[in-house]
Amino acid sequence: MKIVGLTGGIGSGKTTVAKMFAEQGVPIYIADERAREVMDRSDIVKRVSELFEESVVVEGKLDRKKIRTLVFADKERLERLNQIVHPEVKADFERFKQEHAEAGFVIKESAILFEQGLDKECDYTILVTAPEQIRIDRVKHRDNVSEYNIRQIINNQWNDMRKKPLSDYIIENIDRDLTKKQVIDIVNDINFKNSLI
Ligand SMILES: CC(C)(COP(=O)(O)OP(=O)(O)OC[C@H]1O[C@@H](n2cnc3c(N)ncnc32)[C@H](O)[C@@H]1O)[C@@H](O)C(=O)NCCC(=O)NCCS
Ligand SMILES: Nc1ncnc2c1ncn2[C@@H]1O[C@H](COP(=O)(O)OP(=O)(O)OP(=O)(O)O)[C@@H](O)[C@H]1O
Repeated sequence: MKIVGLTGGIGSGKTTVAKMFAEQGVPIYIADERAREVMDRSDIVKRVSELFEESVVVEGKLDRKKIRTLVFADKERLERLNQIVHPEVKADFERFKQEHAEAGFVIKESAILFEQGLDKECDYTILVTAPEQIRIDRVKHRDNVSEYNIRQIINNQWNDMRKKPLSDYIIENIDRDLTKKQVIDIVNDINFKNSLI
């Protein structure tokens, strides 16, 4: 089974694109969503809450909006949060791989695939792109957060210029129909490469 990493900056449309792969029958692993589940566990709630002087727990759950404003303004704190969450997500992905051992390939979607060196564990990588202002407008609309907050997150991610040379495929996600066509081409290309092995 091949592992295909799918990444892109905030609001590029990674999750939207991953779901298009799922429509083509490809198993998808969405790291953000799995990280959310991991962070609901009481042992993780406790460890994460210890990173902050102020309370970040509401009714036994982590207050994600509050943590979001705290960590993206403080690289050291973000790194410590990453150190708690990422090993758990890694273990969770190992289980996912075992569940889908029969698949020709699976998609692993992560916002920070290259930043965390996870591309080294992938057979191919796909980068999803869109102009920055479009990405910001999408996220403002989706999450109801300020442009300032979104720009803080962008500052904690690599820019596309750095990611493009490392990517095997690049999907420009502006028009949904054109994006879907690119997804189908990539599925065919990877299946073809797999058939040669
Ligand atoms: C800070 C948190 C609580 C904010 O949660 P919230 O539900 O508000 O937002 P969400 O998880 O959708 O993240 C918002 C955007 O930030 C970006 N982002 C998330 N984590 C990171 C990170 N560690 N580094 C850089 N960008 C990140 C993504 O583009 C994401 O879309 C959450 O992002 C988090 O716990 N991040 C650290 C763990 C992590 O790396 N998760 C993602 C991959 S495993
Ligand atoms: N081609 C498109 N046209 C219009 N809206 C889009 C398009 N692609 C995605 N969107 C919308 O933009 C928003 C962001 O998309 P999505 O959540 O897939 O991005 P993402 O890269 O996974 O974001 P994040 O890094 O925050 O997880 C969503 O509300 C989605 O419905």
